[in-house]
Amino acid sequence: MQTRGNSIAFDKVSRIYRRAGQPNFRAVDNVSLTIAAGEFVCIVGPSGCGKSTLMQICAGLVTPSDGTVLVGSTPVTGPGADRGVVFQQDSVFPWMSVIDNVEYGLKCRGVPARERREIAREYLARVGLGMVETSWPKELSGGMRKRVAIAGVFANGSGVLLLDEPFGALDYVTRHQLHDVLLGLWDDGTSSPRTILFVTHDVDEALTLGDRILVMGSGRVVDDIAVRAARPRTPDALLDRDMVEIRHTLLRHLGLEGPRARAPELVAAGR
Ligand SMILES: Nc1ncnc2c1ncn2[C@@H]1O[C@H](COP(=O)(O)OP(=O)(O)OP(=O)(O)O)[C@@H](O)[C@H]1O
Repeated sequence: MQTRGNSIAFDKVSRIYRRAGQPNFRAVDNVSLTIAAGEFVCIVGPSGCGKSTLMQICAGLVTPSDGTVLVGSTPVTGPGADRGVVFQQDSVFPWMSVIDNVEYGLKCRGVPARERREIAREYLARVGLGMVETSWPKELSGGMRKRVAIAGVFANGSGVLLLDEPFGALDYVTRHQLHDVLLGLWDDGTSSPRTILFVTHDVDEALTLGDRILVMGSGRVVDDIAVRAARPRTPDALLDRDMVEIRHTLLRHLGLEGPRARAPELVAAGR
């Protein structure tokens, strides 16, 4: 199935939460941002800075207090098949077999049984799970369940994929394997890539995956960094001078480098 990515445009988007007895809180604060069709954009930032809220606004799961989001030329007014979502928690239905999970979105859109089975099989094969299509999710490892979820969102043909820390709970090796799976599906050389927004806490994951890394802080986008390194980006590629510089910039934004990250006795001594 050929699916093209869609652009995303956030225009002055805010989300205010009212909390009893406290001032209103701006989880997302006046964000304006354009993401080109087919871009792979990672979002990093400290815990609580608004990353998930921004993603959920784009997914149509949270309504903005102000502003608008366009996917292509269509305003976001709620969830839709044009946007596929995978979160950190298991994004599969435990009561459905693996292949039924992958077919689910297609079934909801009324794709005929034979066609959707063919598409689901294709994507299961592409994520390396062709042999377990009749298994139940509980029979799979966490990494395999993630593959099922990813096969499902790609099979459903969404032009925009919103992935919120999808690999956060996985071990190092599985995470790297899934990077390859995801990048292979994203840019398979047969059609223009889908657009991906990917939230991560892992700076190296952002450097490995993104064309562009957005840094959020206190509800705003505080930096927007292009990553021009060629793909595939092996661990060695991350040692390249430009990549090391970007990593330093990201770590500084996260408060892990600079005065705050130094040992207090060194800071006190002015070193
Ligand atoms: N429904 C809600 N009601 C009140 N406050 C909320 C609600 N949802 C989120 N918030 C607050 O908005 C802020 C941003 O939350 P969000 O989940 O977007 O952050 P995040 O950057 O994704 O954090 P993390 O990296 O820890 O997942 C947090 O301070 C959170 O407590």
